[in-house]
Amino acid sequence: MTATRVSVIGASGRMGGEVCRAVQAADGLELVGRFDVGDDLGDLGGAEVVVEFSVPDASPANVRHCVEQGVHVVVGTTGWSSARLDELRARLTEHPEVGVLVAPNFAIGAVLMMRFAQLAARFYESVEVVELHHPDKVDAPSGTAARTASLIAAARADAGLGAVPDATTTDPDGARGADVDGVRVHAVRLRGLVAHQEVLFGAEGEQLTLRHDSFDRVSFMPGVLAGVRAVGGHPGLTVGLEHVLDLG
Ligand SMILES: NC(=O)C1=CN([C@@H]2O[C@H](COP(=O)(O)OP(=O)(O)OC[C@H]3O[C@@H](n4cnc5c(N)ncnc54)[C@H](OP(=O)(O)O)[C@@H]3O)[C@@H](O)[C@H]2O)C=CC1
Ligand SMILES: O=C(O)C1=N[C@H](C(=O)O)C[C@H](O)C1
Repeated sequence: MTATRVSVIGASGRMGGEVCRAVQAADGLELVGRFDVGDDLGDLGGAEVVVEFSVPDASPANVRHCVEQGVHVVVGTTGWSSARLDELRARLTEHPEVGVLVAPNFAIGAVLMMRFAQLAARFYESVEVVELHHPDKVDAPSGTAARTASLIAAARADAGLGAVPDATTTDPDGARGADVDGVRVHAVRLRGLVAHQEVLFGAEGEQLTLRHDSFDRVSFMPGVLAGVRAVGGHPGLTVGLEHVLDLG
């Protein structure tokens, strides 16, 4: 059986470097290209699948280039707003054979945490999300936290829950965090951390805390490799690793 040819965009970065090592060590995959800022993406090194971990402002153009080359893409970069996703979905209709998987988090535990949060959401009056990351991260809140909050908000709406209770009327410095679809999200940046998140659910007399920790970027690799192996079989746009893991 011939190996699947894989290229990495953002290959000099923290995640891109880890992905290059994981692809080189994986059965049935061959690393054929490493691209970073300023490189001509050209024919993407002859790749069949590209893994894209760059920066939010660059990711849409990189993905567009891959799609126009007819190459499947696994995207881990954050910043994929619904407007950006809609534009990508529309572009993919012109390339119906191409699959793009966009996932805010490739750690299996983080995907499960999001699913558990969705399940728990309807039972609790209060909920807040706290994401904690290394201080070199450029975006806040994290893509994972934003998606978690949106999923919780949708589950609350489906269950007919109203607004989360909060008597705050004075908060000039944003101490209550970001408001993502009505769910408060707090971002911590601390040297020594990698990627962590807590979802706090509260009801009268009880609290449920869901927590996930990525202590090392190797935690993202099984999910990335699963995405690389699956994306060609999922034409069009897929958002979230849960669909590849059969949790969708
Ligand atoms: N989905 C997931 O599971 C995960 C997602 N992420 C996300 O992945 C992204 C990358 O994170 P991380 O690896 O830590 O970041 P890094 O800053 O370490 O890596 C990003 C790399 O992309 C390069 N880059 C900048 N612009 C371009 C461009 N136009 N084309 C190609 N490459 C470019 C950067 O170069 P330079 O430094 O010279 O600018 C850098 O080498 C972030 O959005 C992060 O949130 C991170 C971990 C897990
Ligand atoms: O920048 C990071 O490090 C991470 N980014 C992703 C996010 O914003 O959710 C995934 C993970 O949290 C690590």
